[in-house]
Amino acid sequence: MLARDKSLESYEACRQLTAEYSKTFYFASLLFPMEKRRAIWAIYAWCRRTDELVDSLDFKADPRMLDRWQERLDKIFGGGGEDVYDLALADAVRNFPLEIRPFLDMIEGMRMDITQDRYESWEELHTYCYRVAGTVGLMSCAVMGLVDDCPEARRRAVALGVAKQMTNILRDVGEDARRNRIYLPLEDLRKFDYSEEDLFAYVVDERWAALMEFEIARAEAIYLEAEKGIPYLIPDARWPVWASLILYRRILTKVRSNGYQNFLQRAYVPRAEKFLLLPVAWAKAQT
Ligand SMILES: CC(C)=CCC/C(C)=C/CC/C(C)=C/CC/C(C)=C/[C@@H]1[C@@H](COP(=O)(O)OP(=O)(O)O)[C@]1(C)CC/C=C(\C)CC/C=C(\C)CCC=C(C)C
Ligand SMILES: Nc1ncnc2c1ncn2[C@@H]1O[C@H](COP(=O)(O)OP(=O)(O)OP(=O)(O)O)[C@@H](O)[C@H]1O
Ligand SMILES: [Mn+2]
Repeated sequence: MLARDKSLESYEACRQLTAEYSKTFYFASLLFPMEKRRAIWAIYAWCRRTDELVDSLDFKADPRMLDRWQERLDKIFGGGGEDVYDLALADAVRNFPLEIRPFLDMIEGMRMDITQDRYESWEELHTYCYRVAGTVGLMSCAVMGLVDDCPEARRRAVALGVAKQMTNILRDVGEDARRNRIYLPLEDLRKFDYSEEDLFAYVVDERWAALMEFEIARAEAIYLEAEKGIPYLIPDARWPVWASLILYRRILTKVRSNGYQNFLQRAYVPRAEKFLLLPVAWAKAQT
């Protein structure tokens, strides 16, 4: 155990980082009991910083940064760390059965982001989604706790991450295009006779609408797979996970109601609507 003061200070830094970067996750984290809540902030801080490592450097990203980050991760799992965020995660690793594999896989996902700006198939995109987001599902399970830690529960936890990442991709097509990135599988673009040039010209027409509906349906189906995993979670985790699922899935509805104008407009769920959805999540968690 870390000296108590040091540990509190480390978790406080993670709490602040989570609150600053993500309203939805911060909000959902508050529905957990304190020990789990703090571990989630520590994981969030590590994931966010991993993501920033490639996002901020963009094309000029140096893969050696990730090698260095990976060595640092080994230190964390060895009980140490280089700053307060590392130390908080090291403490969470001591308190919960976190495995290093998902963390390594996420770093691998960030490596993909450096080397790749197009995805040919859904299979390829799925690998990316597992690495950058499905892994968060596995990390979360270790903290939240499963009543039955079976392969099906883990598969469904991964599914929730993948569905959220797909949602993120559909919300951020414009932002990604401006960084010369297309996450939508090129095989799907062809299926709807929509070209890369169309995408860079922000063409919103019936082909784009059909492509969006196809991907929204794919994400919705994965959310349904994920829902069936929630009963495997220890009861106190069900409400927050339902809440995060419902709130994030709602973004898909917004993409649609914005008339698929996701190139220059960011689909989001207004705060009041988030609150209204909380009791819905609570009710779901009771059944
Ligand atoms: C309360 C709760 C659900 C906690 C998990 C919070 C946590 C540790 C999140 C880490 C998120 C993160 C920073 C990941 C780095 C890569 C990344 C950016 C992934 C995307 C997240 C969306 O973030 P955001 O909208 O803020 O993105 P912008 O930067 O604003 O564009 C992702 C879409 C992935 C998120 C994936 C999850 C939270 C996994 C969910 C799965 C579970 C909680 C498992 C539940 C268990 C069962 C059995 C169903
Ligand atoms: N302090 C910050 N510095 C840089 N980027 C930030 C900061 N805070 C938030 N962002 C980014 O600004 C964008 C705007 O936030 P967004 O609309 O996604 O809301 P959010 O707080 O992330 O809520 P949600 O969790 O629902 O996505 C996000 O991409 C987020 O990562
Ligand atoms: Mn966000």
